[in-house]
Amino acid sequence: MTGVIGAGAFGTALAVSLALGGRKVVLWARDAEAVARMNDTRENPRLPGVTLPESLVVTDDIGSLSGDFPLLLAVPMQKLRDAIRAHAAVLDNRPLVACCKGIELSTGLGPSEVIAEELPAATPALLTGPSFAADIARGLPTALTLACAHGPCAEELQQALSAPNLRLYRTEDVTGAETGGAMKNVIAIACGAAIGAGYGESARAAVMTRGYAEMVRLAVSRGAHENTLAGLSGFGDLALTCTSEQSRNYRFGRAIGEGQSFDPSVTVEGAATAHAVQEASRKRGVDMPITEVVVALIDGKVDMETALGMLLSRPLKEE
Ligand SMILES: NC(=O)c1ccc[n+]([C@@H]2O[C@H](COP(=O)([O-])OP(=O)(O)OC[C@H]3O[C@@H](n4cnc5c(N)ncnc54)[C@H](O)[C@@H]3O)[C@@H](O)[C@H]2O)c1
Ligand SMILES: O=P(O)(O)OC[C@H](O)CO
Repeated sequence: MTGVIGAGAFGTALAVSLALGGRKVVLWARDAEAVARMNDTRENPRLPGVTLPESLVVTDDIGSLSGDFPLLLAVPMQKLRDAIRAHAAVLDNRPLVACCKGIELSTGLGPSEVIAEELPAATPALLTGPSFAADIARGLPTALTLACAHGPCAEELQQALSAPNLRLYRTEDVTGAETGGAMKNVIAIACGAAIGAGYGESARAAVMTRGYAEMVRLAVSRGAHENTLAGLSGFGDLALTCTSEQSRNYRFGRAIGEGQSFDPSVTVEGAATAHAVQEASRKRGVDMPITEVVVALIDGKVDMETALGMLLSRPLKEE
């Protein structure tokens, strides 16, 4: 059995995919009315056009997740700690797989570190990599990274969370996987801004590549293996998020580049994470010029022309 906490787009897509693959899945949401609607219509408005399989149990009863089976935590990064605290009794002492991508603004910690801090007896893991909820829920083929520092548990989770359309690779480098997932959103905002401002595809490729260099520098400074960033959780997700109109982070950046507003109710993980990364990188002395520019743009401190100048006027250096 698998439990999913958070019935947003991603939690629901994973629940659908695992249920269609023949697993017993319970999807928990905090909003009783939303749960009643989903049970009535067998649809989730966050995943339009996707029918929830009859075998998928949707509930607001947290007690139904009691046990020692793995739980997927599919809430936004900045809400992860609240969600863990609210249900600590049910979540403790079992595998907890964070599905969020980001760095906590108040602490500079990644998802597995937040889990470890709140529930030292739990086994933290991470499910990350290039994947749009809508693609997963439609049964399209997707490859993801399952990261867990505890080898045998990583293998068990890899088996338990694979599905016919979900191919999972595993790694014990949780820090690398979570830094890649967090940073790709920041760089996607920069790429969206470049395209929105009309700077062109060559500029986007430059931002992606130099953004990848920032991602690697930050990850290594946090203790990750450089190679991990070349995998699905780093390069793979960067490639998807920086080039697809489906990405909320990319579209948020594009709106900045176009001088347009963006719906504040949409989950844009890279916005808070850019601020968290800026603070962490300054403390560690890691040079992250694209992240600095993204923060300045989000905060309205610079316009696009100034932002471009900040990057192009840097001293010339070896690649
Ligand atoms: N949508 C995607 O394509 C996708 C793909 C991969 C990873 N992710 C990651 O998954 C995470 C969630 O994104 P999403 O797309 O599902 O967002 P979403 O905005 O669709 O849904 C977030 C859900 O979390 C719930 N939630 C918020 N705070 C909560 C709390 N304290 N307790 C319980 N539930 C709470 C909300 O009610 C909502 O249902 C993000 O970190 C995102 O980066 C999303
Ligand atoms: O829509 P985004 O930008 O949150 O991206 C979704 C996934 O993280 C892509 O892998």
